[in-house]
Amino acid sequence: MSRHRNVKNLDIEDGLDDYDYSAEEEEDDLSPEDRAMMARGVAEVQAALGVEAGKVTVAQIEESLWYYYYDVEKTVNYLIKKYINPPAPKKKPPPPQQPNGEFATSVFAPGMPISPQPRQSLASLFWDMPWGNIPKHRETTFIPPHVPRGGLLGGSGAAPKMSKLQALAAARKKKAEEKKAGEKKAEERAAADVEQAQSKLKELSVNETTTTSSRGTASMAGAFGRRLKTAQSAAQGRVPLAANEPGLTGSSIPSLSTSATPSTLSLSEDNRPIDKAPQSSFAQTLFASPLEKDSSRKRKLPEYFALYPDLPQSVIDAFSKPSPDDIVLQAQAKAGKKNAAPAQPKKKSTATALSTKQASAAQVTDKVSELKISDAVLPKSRNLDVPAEYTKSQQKKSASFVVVGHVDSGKSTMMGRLLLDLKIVNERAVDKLRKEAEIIGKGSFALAWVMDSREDERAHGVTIDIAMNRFETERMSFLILDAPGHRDYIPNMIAGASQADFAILVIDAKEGNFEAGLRGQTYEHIILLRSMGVFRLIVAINKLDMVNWSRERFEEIKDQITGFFKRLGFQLDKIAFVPVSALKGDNIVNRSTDPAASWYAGRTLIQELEASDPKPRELRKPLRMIISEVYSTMQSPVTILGRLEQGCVQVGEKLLLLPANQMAYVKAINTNGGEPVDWAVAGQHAEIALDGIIQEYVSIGDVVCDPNHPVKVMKEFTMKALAWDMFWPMPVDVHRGRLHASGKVTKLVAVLDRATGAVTKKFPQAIRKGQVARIKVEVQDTVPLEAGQRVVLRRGGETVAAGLLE
Ligand SMILES: Nc1nc2c(ncn2[C@@H]2O[C@H](COP(=O)(O)OP(=O)(O)OP(=O)(O)O)[C@@H](O)[C@H]2O)c(=O)[nH]1
Repeated sequence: MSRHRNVKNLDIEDGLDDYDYSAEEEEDDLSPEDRAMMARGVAEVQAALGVEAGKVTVAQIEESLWYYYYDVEKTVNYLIKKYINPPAPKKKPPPPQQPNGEFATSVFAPGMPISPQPRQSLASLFWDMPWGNIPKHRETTFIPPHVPRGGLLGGSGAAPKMSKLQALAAARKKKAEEKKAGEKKAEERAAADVEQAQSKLKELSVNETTTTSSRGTASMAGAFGRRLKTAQSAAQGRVPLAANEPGLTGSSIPSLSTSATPSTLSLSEDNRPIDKAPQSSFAQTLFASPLEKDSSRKRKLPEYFALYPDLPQSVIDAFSKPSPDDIVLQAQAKAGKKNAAPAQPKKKSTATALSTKQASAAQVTDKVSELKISDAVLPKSRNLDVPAEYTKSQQKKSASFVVVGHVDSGKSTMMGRLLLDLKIVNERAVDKLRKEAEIIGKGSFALAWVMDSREDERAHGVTIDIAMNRFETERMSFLILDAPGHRDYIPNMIAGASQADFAILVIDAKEGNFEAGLRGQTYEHIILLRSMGVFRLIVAINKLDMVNWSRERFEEIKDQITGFFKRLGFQLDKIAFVPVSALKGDNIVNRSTDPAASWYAGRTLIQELEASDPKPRELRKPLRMIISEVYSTMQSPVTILGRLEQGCVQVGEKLLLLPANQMAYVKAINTNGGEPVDWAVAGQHAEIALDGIIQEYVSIGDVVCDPNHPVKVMKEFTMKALAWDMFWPMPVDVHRGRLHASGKVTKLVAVLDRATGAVTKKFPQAIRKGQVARIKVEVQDTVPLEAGQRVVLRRGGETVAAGLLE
């Protein structure tokens, strides 16, 4: 039962010399408090089961109570399902019969007699092969693997969930599309112009130099048609042309307006179309192996690929001679007609004419080689002094907070209520969720579903991943990071806490639930918050409606938790307690109107949030951002989302991504839920569309930094760790925000004095719970880490230690 062990006594300062290992092992037994809870729980469960209680043993009841953290209701439901009214076992289907009437048996069936059947055909020859004849009841059921969602974190098998930022980006896109529809009429007029222009294209003349018998010029001629098509498509709004593409700018683009006449549609040598196109990212992926790519912007590979590299000879030949139009024009010129083609150079002799032609062709070829359609145009960095811009902009104070607490304490419900009462979501939307929740018997989770949007979260009634949402008050703008309470998802809680300025700790005040929470994730979350450097806490003592707004209960919980905060070194003036009912909406945004709650005259939850200062922003330091999501957007197939831990970022800037050690450029930045901006600063969550990098190089947990001040990528580091449990050199999981890496504690350097940091014992054999130690940790793959960062070490789903990198 060690799974419930937590740091209960952090004052243990003794060395390990006199440490009794066997005593530590025996901690697995129940504490007197647990025993009392267990006895009470067993009695309650037996009472609830009534006459059916005889069908389950006390041991079964105890085991279930332990599993459900003394939740009697859940335990009773489980016992009924498991032992009292178990679902009828599925009938085994009879083994399939062979055509001759004998039953088929798998070759793996124990004691299977070898069939004496005569082998008539190939089918019958293989009839008893394990892959051909497995009885239905022995077939494996394929359960599709969990698919990470395209939303903020983690995954569901359902359609990718949109993050708030993505959703707003989608809304913007929709708006743009509507605008586009309004322009449809103008496009139709343009299309009519194009048709008119097309009908006159036959009258176009092609300069004689294009008739040179070379593959290059043939391609050029072919591209000419294509180029007009491109221009036409562009006029129809189908193919966007970059304004500064060489050969496509200004006068070089044949005008297709109503005023255009065929005679204006001639091309000068300088802007003749070419048979080349910029490398698409698809082409880059196909033709450039990741290793071939330089980390700088210089490409080792040719920048362009021929559109039609293998033109058949017939196509080349078709353009190797003067076109019929040219022949007519030349004849007209000879006849001295008015509309003759431009005068040709005088024929001196056949040889001279040929050499002139060749020279001309060579000239054209040279010019063509100079021409290129540039790569996707990157916005240039305006080299802004972003910190100064930020100060000038006088933006609203923004802060992010993580919502933590034991499973089912009401975290998501509270955030749903907050958004509803602030009118960020409307009553109708919540009613709709309520109806949907009622269908699966989870009507009470309607408000929680405002935050928990994943299918699996809704089906199980638990938060699995961090859910983000944004709201603003008159004074501040906030980002909610709703963390899961279940112990299995602690790494997601760590990720949430690493991005937060402060936290709301939700505690279930119901009798028994607070106590269960203490043994569960309430303590663990508090210690994790402390380890992650989150010191400002708002403790929301929830579900007070279930204890009739008992002031005594509120004070009892407050006292117990305060004692714990003191021991952990929290500053008590940074901690606030608010009695609330998330379900009813009491003291969240609106003050409770319940007469039983009149004893509380302090701040509501929203008032406490507004009274919370974000952590100081280090804007002048080099950029550091941890990627919490990677996805594709309209702006870039490699779009990242994360919180800027320090420094700033601006459009056009070059960034370094680690550990891939790849450069990328900032194509666009969105903050505040999808608003396009020129820059973002520390403390903000930004969505950055990248250019010059492929998605394979980018992962959740990677670090984005200033290439001039890169983060070190390391395999071994030293840290000062507070032991949550006894540990020694052993394998651990290293958590740093979103970054998870396998590693091991390689060396215990020293035990340190908790107050002064002085060495009290060198090279101990193990570090006891509550001790602070300097240790060395090695990770399997190199990870970007630097001094001062906070790291959590876990093993087997338990937090072992946490501390600071030295
Ligand atoms: N009576 C009452 N029930 C509440 C209150 N707040 C939440 N609940 C109920 O508690 C249950 C759990 O609520 P959730 O919001 O899902 O809890 P959670 O802490 O987000 O759960 P996880 O994220 O899975 O840890 C739901 O049935 C809620 O309706 C409250 O103030 N009063």
